[in-house]
Amino acid sequence: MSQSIKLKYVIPLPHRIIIVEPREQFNKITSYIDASSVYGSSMSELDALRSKSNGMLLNINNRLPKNPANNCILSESSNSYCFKAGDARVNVWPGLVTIHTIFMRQHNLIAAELKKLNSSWSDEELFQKTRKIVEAINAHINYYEYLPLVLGPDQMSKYDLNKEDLQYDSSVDPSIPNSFSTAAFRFGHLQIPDKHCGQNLENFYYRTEIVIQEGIRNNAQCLSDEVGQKYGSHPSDAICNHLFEVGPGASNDLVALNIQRGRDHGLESLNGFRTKVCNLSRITNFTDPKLGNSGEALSTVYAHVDDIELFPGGVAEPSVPGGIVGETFACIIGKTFSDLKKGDRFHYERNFTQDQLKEIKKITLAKVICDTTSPGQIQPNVFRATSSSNHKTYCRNIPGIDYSRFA
Ligand code: HEM
Repeated sequence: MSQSIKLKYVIPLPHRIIIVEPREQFNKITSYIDASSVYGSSMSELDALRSKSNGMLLNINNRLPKNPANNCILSESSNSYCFKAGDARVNVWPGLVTIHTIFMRQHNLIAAELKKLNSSWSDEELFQKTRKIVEAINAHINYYEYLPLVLGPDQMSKYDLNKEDLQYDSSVDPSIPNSFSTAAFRFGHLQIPDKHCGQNLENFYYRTEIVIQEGIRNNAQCLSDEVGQKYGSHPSDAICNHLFEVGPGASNDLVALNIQRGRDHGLESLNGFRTKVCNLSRITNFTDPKLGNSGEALSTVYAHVDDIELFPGGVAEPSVPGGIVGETFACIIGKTFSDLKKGDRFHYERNFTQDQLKEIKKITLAKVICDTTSPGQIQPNVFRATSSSNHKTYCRNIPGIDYSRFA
């Protein structure tokens, strides 16, 4: 599904008629918030991740299993390897390896708990029940911890995102709009910091051996202590000048890729989305405060405000109250997550008993990090917007799930 505008041209040629439509892109992964990053998006991916014993996922000493399709940068002397997870991007940088590992471990911890409570359950029963809980944990963190920080309270209510008792609506299309994946949800690129664990981020791309050397626990601590780049400031050097660098000057620029991908996928302009999709007013000139402080810079590259493209224009908009993104991205992201909730028959809030749901709703990302890295010690400080916000929580103070409710 795309929100790029569909036009159909019929071009008569002397001997034939060619119908030309704008290209549409396929999504290679499931659109649902279903932890496909843990389980993959196809049966064959899932098969390659399951241990087929006691409901567990494959692992090597609690690390992710080896990926035979090797796309990592590995030094010959090390015994490191490329990891396999539900999403092919797992090896891009240690943050992803860490989160993927944490969720694989979370699955295995829950499967072990359920096995203790139900020794007669088969591998299949244990696996499916565990998967359902992990999917719910994943969705709960997304909807109740992460999204409110991105969208702020007004947009959360505007799109029914904090309503727990929404009914399934079969008329809602839960697929991902092009505007979401190709522009709006890439807002996160502007939050990528220059450093990870005190070192330049570019030193880490595809270098899984660093994660193996430093350990998941250390990486998890770095991730939870780090503060993202302030949204609205210049994107970090690590993604503009050193992305996937293979030699001096031989690197990518993620912001340029985002803009180019928008053209490649035929996205409407910023004003097009504001007026035709989001019911927002049209930006009429480059001094409009809706372009934040970027109007002048945008006027040097665009002849007219209607030419401003969705990604560069969207990130220029000032943040919505209490959120991170501007109003156009808030509209696209809010609507997409709302559709994903309403249009998913298996959305977790409709698929557990009230008692079970109460248990799921205790979970936080901090708790998942605690249980899968170093119980009782680490101080997860996740989802901080600025260095001044202080939400330090000790693992021992975070309540856990009572799995007997699921047995
Ligand atoms: C170190 C961190 C990250 C790196 C190196 C990275 C890199 C990339 C790259 C290379 C692409 C493909 C660009 C293209 O060719 O069109 C991409 C796509 C994307 N990124 Fe990131 N990214 C990072 C973090 C993030 C974050 C934090 C978010 C959102 C919160 C995000 C959201 C997306 C989205 C939605 C896409 C499009 C996926 C698709 O539909 O194909 N990324 N990223």
